Amino acid sequence: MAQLIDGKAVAARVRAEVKAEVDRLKVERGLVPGLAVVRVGEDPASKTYVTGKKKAAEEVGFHSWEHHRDSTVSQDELLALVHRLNEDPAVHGILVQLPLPRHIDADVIISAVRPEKDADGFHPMNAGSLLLGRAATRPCTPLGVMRLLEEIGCEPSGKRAVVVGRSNIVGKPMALMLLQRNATVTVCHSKSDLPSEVSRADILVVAVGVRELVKGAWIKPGAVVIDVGMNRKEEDNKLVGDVEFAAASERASFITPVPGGVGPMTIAMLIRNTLEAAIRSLVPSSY
Ligand SMILES: Nc1nc(=O)c2c([nH]1)NC[C@@H]1CN(c3ccc(C(=O)N[C@@H](CCC(=O)O)C(=O)O)cc3)C=[N+]21
Repeated sequence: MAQLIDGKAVAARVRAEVKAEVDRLKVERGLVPGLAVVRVGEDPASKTYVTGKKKAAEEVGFHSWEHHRDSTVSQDELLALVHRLNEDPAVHGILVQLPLPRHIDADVIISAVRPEKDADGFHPMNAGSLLLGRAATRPCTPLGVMRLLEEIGCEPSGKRAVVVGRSNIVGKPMALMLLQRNATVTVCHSKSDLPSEVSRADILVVAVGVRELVKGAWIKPGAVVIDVGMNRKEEDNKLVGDVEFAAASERASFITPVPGGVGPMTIAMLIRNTLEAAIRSLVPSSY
């Protein structure tokens, strides 16, 4: 039976590390990190996530602000808000909660966030820096996955890593981070022969958003399985991942549960990214 990877516990530890640094920054530099979250419309899931992010920010001693706009807000109004947050010295991290309404071009909004304040690591400058192997703010979810691998003593170097999903926010940056750590990386998508690719994975990361897409029988015995999927079951409103959890647990060496795996790590890494942005703001030339 696979060992469970307790993302909730690791995330709590990451937040505690951040809190200790925040306390020190306050005393030594008089600096309080600030996170501004922008939310548009009334998507209930977004509301829950944003509440979780604000709660985590406050718990570690950040200033945090939620800027909520009606779903009818214009792109220009949203841009003006982002520009104002860019200029606000108390704001070190900016997060624009996705998805945005259809009449707003998310790429334009994300590109408007100053790269130094891009807490999500979604700005093209940060994405490009990651690609080039330079210092960058990296996307929170894959960053959280790398931390979970570290926690279980899983060294990617020389291993076959298979990433299922090629989104800009999880799959692609995940593949780049594993590559940076010298894994042999395969990226799968809807045209891939999934059973055969998955069966070769020593490290498997699945981020598609299709309930139980990856069957337990495909998993290589001893593999480390990271399930980024979060699918709400209509029957009972419970969360399930992209991996057939029970069957995969019989073959994997380690596996993340859903919930309680990657999700809490995403928020913890957002908090980390904001702390790092605040520290960088003390040395303007450091970015
Ligand atoms: N600009 C932007 N940045 C994001 O990081 C971002 C976003 N937009 N839009 C939506 C997604 C989703 N996301 C989650 C974060 C934490 C949990 C999380 O903590 N999940 C808990 C369970 C939550 C529950 O029970 O509903 C868990 O997996 O244990 C889930 C989802 C961040 N996102």
